[in-house]
Amino acid sequence: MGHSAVSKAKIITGDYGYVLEDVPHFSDYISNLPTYPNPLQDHPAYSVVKQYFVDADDTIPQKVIAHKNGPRGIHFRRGGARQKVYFRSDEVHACIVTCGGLCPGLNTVIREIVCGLYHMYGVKKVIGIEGGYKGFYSRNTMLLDPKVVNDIHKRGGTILGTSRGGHDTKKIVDSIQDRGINQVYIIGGDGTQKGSAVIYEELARRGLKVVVAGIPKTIDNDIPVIDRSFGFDTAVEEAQRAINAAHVEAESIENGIGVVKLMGRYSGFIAMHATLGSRDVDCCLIPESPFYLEGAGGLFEFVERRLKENGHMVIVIAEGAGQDLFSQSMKSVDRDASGNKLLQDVGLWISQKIKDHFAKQNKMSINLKYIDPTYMIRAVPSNASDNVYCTLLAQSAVHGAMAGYTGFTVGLVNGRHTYIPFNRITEKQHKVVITDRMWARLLSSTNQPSFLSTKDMVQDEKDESSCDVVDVVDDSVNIETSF
Ligand SMILES: Nc1ncnc2c1ncn2[C@@H]1O[C@H](COP(=O)(O)OP(=O)(O)O)[C@@H](O)[C@H]1O
Ligand SMILES: O=P(O)(O)OC[C@H]1O[C@](O)(COP(=O)(O)O)[C@@H](O)[C@@H]1O
Ligand SMILES: [Mg+2]
Repeated sequence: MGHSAVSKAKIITGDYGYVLEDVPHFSDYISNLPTYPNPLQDHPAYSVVKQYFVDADDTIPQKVIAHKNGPRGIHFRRGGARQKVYFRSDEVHACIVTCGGLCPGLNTVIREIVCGLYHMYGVKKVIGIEGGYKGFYSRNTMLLDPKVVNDIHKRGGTILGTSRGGHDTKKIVDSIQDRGINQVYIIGGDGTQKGSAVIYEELARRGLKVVVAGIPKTIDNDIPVIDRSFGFDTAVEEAQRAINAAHVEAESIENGIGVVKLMGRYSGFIAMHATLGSRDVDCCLIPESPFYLEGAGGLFEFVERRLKENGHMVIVIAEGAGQDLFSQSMKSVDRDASGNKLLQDVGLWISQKIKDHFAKQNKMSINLKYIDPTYMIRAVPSNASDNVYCTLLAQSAVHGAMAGYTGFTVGLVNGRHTYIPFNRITEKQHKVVITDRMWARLLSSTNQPSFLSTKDMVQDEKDESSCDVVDVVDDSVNIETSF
């Protein structure tokens, strides 16, 4: 298989509009590789499970809502252990790297990859690459075994360290080849998975039997296709503490306003879910929903009304919201080492605007408290439910790697573990669809203005149907489509 075939999407079609967006496998570009029985068949815990191994033909539909005469649609390969593996246990030399921003659960994923390799497959050679992608060629490695990782899931952050920028494909692939690594586990967000895709392509171009397996990480939940990203649940829970504090402060003083800024560069999922989870929030502002301050239907009018009604209010604002309102005057946009736009502090800005508005009006004096918990919601260890989720993602990655799949990201799709090709994860950003049910639930729970005219909504629908940047789904976090 040549280079062009390696980078081409692997699409398999079947009857009634069935489409499998498959992931690459060693056998696509290396012939006559030996296979071995999966050691799990003799494992005291797993050998008793009826049908533990996943059927080679099992696939998972991307959309579970079906219509009588509709096509069967897109499917992904089901994750899980296979009957045959492409590595002997003593042949595996695995490495793990974490890249991009922090997220609760990184250490749990690291722990469970190490323990999965050791305990399920008898693999003894696992190393950690320190400091993200650039660590491949500029840092020493760290030996990882079940003892070293035993209690790391109780700590926030990543024991391996992380970084932005520094992705040099040639240097990274040279380092993998020189060290004799044959399984590369890469934990990171959209940027990281773009990097993983080019690493996979270069390894395959060199004809190397090296797995590249991605574990998607994002606090913002902005990765498409998957039900939700690990750590999101924990972050939303942690955000409640800031919202509670804002609410306590606001309701304890006359015309109290609590403003909380939460993470969410391009997607407002954290703000939306934290708002829905709290019920103390009067207004939630996210990047996907443009808003305005002055005049009828504007934010100031709503704040005034809510203060008159309740005597206090809480505003949650995602960091990427309203950027267009106050960055118009800025000539250039600063970017971080990975090329992500550096945002202005919208929380401070909006707090000042509200204060100025009421000072100018001289009708009502307000007491505004601004709470900015930013890094606190992502630097915490993952909660119990995220720990279980991280464990299953890590094990799914290990099973896929042992089975010879490569160039894939693991992910939960409609509650099932799947292997998803990198291009599906990186081609779009998952965003809150403001004309969808979940945002409607939020608007009805806060009773805030939608800031949209009917004309805007029609335009919005048109934009969504023609837009290839936004991942338009049935509901705003896939896992809740059954509501
Ligand atoms: N288009 C790209 N191609 C290759 N590597 C990339 C690309 N975008 C980002 N990266 C690398 O991925 C890593 C993490 O990216 P970043 O955007 O900071 O975080 P995240 O993966 O969480 O989105 C960085 O080391 C960066 O250099
Ligand atoms: O860690 P930094 O560079 O300060 O970046 C902060 C950004 O990281 C995020 O947590 C998401 O980053 P990732 O894309 O790396 O997951 C954003 O919500 C936030 O804007
Ligand atoms: Mg990112």
